[in-house]
Amino acid sequence: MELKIENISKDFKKKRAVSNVNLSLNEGVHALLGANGSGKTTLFRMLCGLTKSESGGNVYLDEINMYQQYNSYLFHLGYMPQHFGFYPHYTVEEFLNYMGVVKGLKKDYIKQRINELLIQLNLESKKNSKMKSLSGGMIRRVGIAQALLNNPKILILDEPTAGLDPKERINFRNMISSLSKDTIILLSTHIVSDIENLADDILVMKNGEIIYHNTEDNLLDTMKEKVWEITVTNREASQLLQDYVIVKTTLNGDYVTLRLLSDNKPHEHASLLTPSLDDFYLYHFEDEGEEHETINQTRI
Ligand SMILES: Nc1ncnc2c1ncn2[C@@H]1O[C@H](COP(=O)(O)OP(=O)(O)OP(=O)(O)O)[C@@H](O)[C@H]1O
Repeated sequence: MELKIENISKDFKKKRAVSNVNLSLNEGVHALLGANGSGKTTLFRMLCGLTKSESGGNVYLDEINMYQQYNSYLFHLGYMPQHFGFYPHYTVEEFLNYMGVVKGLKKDYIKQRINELLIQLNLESKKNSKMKSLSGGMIRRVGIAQALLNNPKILILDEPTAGLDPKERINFRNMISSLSKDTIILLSTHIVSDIENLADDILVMKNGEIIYHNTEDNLLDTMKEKVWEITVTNREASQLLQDYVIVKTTLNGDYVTLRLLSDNKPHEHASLLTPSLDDFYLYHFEDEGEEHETINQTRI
């Protein structure tokens, strides 16, 4: 299977939200990383036919042209929007049933599929709970379930891990891994660690453009000899904080251990560390770091 995206773009007034995107994606997990406003949601909406491309262009699932054979394309698509609407008074089962009907699925199939998905997403005990009574993480899981109702060939998940607790994150990883063998999965996230060792390839979006598309190992290779650790006094640390991108600080009494990014050895006692995706992200998006969840937690 191939999802082929040919030269699609979207402008909002003077703002270019998606710029000439060309991609070819096969079965597997494709993670889309980017700061707030980089164009991820707009690109996903375009791949769902909800936002039109202004540069012409095309989207194909194998031989199906999304623009010309939209219903056939939709038949193979599962989408979880970043903020999905639901009727608060519906129970989880009623909501999923409603979504199945909207997708044009058969009654018996919907029933069987809902039961499978409630087990898979650990929502069985919430089957008869009203949507309005669910936590943010549970609502996310219902959102993933509705996207999977039609057993899609393309699964698009916009920020699927937002609001999930650590256990739910592990379940999510396992579920995505098991689906990835025969599904083209595109997911966006701000939480870089959620895609580590999960995504087959990583797409990095900045100002509407895909600026990197590569495997995690190849992206990390570009960070070799750029990630350093050093333990210094508080006073020296203050200076280094001004001069370098700091990924993490750990206090040890009168000393501070810094994980920092630099093209050159920043200090005679600095030693090299193995790069992580967080390092890669910060190196390229340092100016947009305030919007990056993991970094906010570790920076001082
Ligand atoms: N309906 C709209 N009208 C005007 N501008 C829009 C609209 N939707 C998106 N934009 C703009 O397009 C750009 C890309 O937005 P988009 O929501 O696609 O980014 P994003 O990467 O998904 O961000 P986030 O991570 O915050 O969801 C932003 O500058 C945004 O303000």
